[in-house]
Amino acid sequence: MNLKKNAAKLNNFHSDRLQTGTRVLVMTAVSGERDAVLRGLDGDARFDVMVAGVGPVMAAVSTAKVLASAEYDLVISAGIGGGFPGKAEVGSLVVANEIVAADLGAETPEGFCSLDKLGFGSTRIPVDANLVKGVTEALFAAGLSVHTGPVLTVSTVTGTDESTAELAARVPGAAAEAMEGYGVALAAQDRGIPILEIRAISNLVGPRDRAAWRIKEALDVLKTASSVLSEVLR
Ligand SMILES: O=C(O)c1cccc(C(=O)CC[C@H]2O[C@@H](n3cnc4c(=O)[nH]cnc43)[C@H](O)[C@@H]2O)c1
Repeated sequence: MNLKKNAAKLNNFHSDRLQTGTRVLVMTAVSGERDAVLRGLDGDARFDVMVAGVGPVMAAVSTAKVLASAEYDLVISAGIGGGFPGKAEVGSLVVANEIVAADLGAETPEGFCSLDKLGFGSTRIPVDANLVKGVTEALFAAGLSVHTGPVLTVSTVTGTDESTAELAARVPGAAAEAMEGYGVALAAQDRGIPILEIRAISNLVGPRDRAAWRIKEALDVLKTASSVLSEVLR
């Protein structure tokens, strides 16, 4: 299989199989996330799992560096993330159908103006719909609570109700936020490689309460999701 050529076939992940030699790159932000993914993959040699660092810039630089030295058929940005209230609960998973640099733009007296509106490029990277559908169905079949929707990439973790509401209005349907997806996706897009972003929800987006983050639970969900990915991409 070639994900680039045969994305439509991924609609039926359970019967399709990747061709021998397919390589998948998983970019995480920190070692705890990498280790959770590795536990789930259980030695699946088709996957390389890397620590990119925190934030979109580190993610883009790290991903671009890896992609310059090896060939991959799919790149996945994976880790924990914040769920938008009413869209993704703590302990659930979000599969991005769009990866959005939600704070890339300019503040104006009339409000936020995105890079797109400024005419400097695109803040939105689409994800192949068949890939999203196939992966989401497999995760659901494995008993996980899974949602799809835009996943926002932010440079500053949202910490107030006001900012949460503003982001939700800026990107209708926003399901989760994290800090790396857009950087990873931009590097993959630059090389024409399909991208996925998967976030295990450790906290709700809103007033900052780091003590309430359920990191261990989210990492356990990330591990389970990774074992499903290993199965589904077999
Ligand atoms: O302390 C630990 O053991 C630990 C283990 C794994 C991950 C962490 C992190 O702090 C990772 C930072 C990472 O988390 C993403 N994230 C999570 N929630 C949010 C959020 O509400 N808004 C934005 N980003 C979030 C983010 O991608 C960071 O890279 C700690």
